[in-house]
Amino acid sequence: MVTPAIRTDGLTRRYGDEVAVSGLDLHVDRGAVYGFLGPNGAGKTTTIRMLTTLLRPSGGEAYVAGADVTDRDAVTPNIGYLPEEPPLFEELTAREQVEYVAGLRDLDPERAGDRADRLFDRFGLAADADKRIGTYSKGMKQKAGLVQALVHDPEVVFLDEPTSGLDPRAARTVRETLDDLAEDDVTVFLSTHILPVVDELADTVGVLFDGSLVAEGAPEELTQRASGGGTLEDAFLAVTGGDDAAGSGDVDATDVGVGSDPTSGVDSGPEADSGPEGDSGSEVDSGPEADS
Ligand SMILES: Nc1ncnc2c1ncn2[C@@H]1O[C@H](COP(=O)(O)OP(=O)(O)OP(=O)(O)O)[C@@H](O)[C@H]1O
Repeated sequence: MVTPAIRTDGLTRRYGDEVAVSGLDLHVDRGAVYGFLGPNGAGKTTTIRMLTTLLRPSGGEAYVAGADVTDRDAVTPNIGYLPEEPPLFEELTAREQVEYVAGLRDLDPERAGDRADRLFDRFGLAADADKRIGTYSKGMKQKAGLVQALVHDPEVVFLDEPTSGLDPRAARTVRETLDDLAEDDVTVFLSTHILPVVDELADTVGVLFDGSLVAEGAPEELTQRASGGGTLEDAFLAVTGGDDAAGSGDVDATDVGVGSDPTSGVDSGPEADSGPEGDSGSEVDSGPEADS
């Protein structure tokens, strides 16, 4: 059996008494684009931070590219992560930044340099790659962050709002790149509020609400089941409690849910209480990808 790119089993994260992610069961095939949706505060970033080893789960299990997320050294060589705010040193040029990250990852400098050049070209950043990041626009920083996330040719990439701040042409380049990555069997885990991007790219969409997965399926399946053929936005609103924009076939969230009771499993993790945030040992060492 082929190992899935991402598998979680009852993955749970608490911040003190608050359950941010609750008994999450995910299965993402290799080479798939998984669109991870949910309203503000649903637990998307918390999930991604657990999957990228930056935050220790309070309960349950998670494996990324076959490695346990509690084993940071086994996971990080195989993943790339573009957080909402890419961790970049403003005083470096994009090329220096990528060289720095390639060095931390122990990559062969020449190969990493070639790959970075191709990525700079691809994202239209080649002419500015030797300018200081401090002079970049938000979109240029986003592109530099993407190059940094992809320079080691990862098996699984996690992207939090990758097209935010990009002009339409750059956003299209990013969408095309994600498509190309999936063609190359790279798995893309994409969190965004821009639903047309998910609709266009994702093979599977998962909708997180209040820490639980309340719907999952192909975009067209979700829209069909939730809104009788409306838009993904209609489906999203239907399963996350909004009803004003849901289409004529508006249905209860359970009709498109992942189980008979999508809010069950509030406490499925083995740990009773992970303690308050900031507890020593609660946060995993953030390493080069977390903060600049
Ligand atoms: N460091 C923290 N300490 C305490 N609570 C936190 C912390 N980080 C997140 N939370 C809480 O966990 C819940 C999930 O937050 P998270 O950032 O994962 O949501 P999100 O789906 O990524 O939201 P958004 O779409 O707004 O980025 C929220 O209630 C948030 O307040």
